[in-house]
Amino acid sequence: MEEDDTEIQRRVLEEAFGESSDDEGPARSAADPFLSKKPIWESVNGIKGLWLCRGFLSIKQQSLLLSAIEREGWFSDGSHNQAMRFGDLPEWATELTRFVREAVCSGEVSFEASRESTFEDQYAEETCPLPLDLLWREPLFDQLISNVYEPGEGICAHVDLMRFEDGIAIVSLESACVMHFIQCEAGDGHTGLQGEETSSTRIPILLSPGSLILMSGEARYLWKHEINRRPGHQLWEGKEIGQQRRTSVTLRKLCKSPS
Ligand SMILES: O=C(O)CCC(=O)C(=O)O
Ligand SMILES: [Fe+2]
Repeated sequence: MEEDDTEIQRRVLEEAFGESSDDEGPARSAADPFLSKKPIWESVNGIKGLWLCRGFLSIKQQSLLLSAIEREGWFSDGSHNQAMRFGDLPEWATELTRFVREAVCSGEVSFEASRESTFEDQYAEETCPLPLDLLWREPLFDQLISNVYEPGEGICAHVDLMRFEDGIAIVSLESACVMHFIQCEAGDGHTGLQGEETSSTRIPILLSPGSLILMSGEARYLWKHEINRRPGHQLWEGKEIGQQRRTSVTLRKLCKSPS
């Protein structure tokens, strides 16, 4: 008997991220992605379009993803700490993309405790971690960057280049870190505002291993993001987070060229 599509998809997911696991973590079972626990999406107070899914990948899925990255050999000689792919992504990245879409579709939204969820909220566009026109574009992502950071290394405050469309995903692996979101100020070239006074609000987000953040709209265009892993800067709840190696996978979509 021929395998049906569901069976083939199940096997591909299993190969990419492992079978339904008995390990901890709220991530969905790869073997039966639609019947397992729901991913929880947290909105970030004050930053429209920024969503965090802490338990996106289970521990087992994280280690399978790290092995897939390692098998690419991008970082094996130690001389590179960043790899980029455009167009046809490796199969594991295509599966990761599918996981992102699935997590958005099947996830549950949780607003910060300090924010009362109103009746209007239930129907507002902001209740979806990714606007539907972005969620259903094809492909969802066609560019990936994997970054490897040794202790002390991070990334300067930036807004991702305008050559990338709206809707950016970052998956974190290995060491946890704090990413700061810094509101763009008038005149720094990112807001399009001129001469208006804006305060440079900084909001820290803890990126734990296996977490996923999605940035769209204001979070993508009107806030910079930064990881400063120099001593004294990785503070969370008053304590400094011990830094080890951190790996991340950023997924984006290139804008169509004008031609
Ligand atoms: O490594 C990360 O978590 C962030 C990477 C990033 O912001 C970028 O490559 O533009
Ligand atoms: Fe970035």
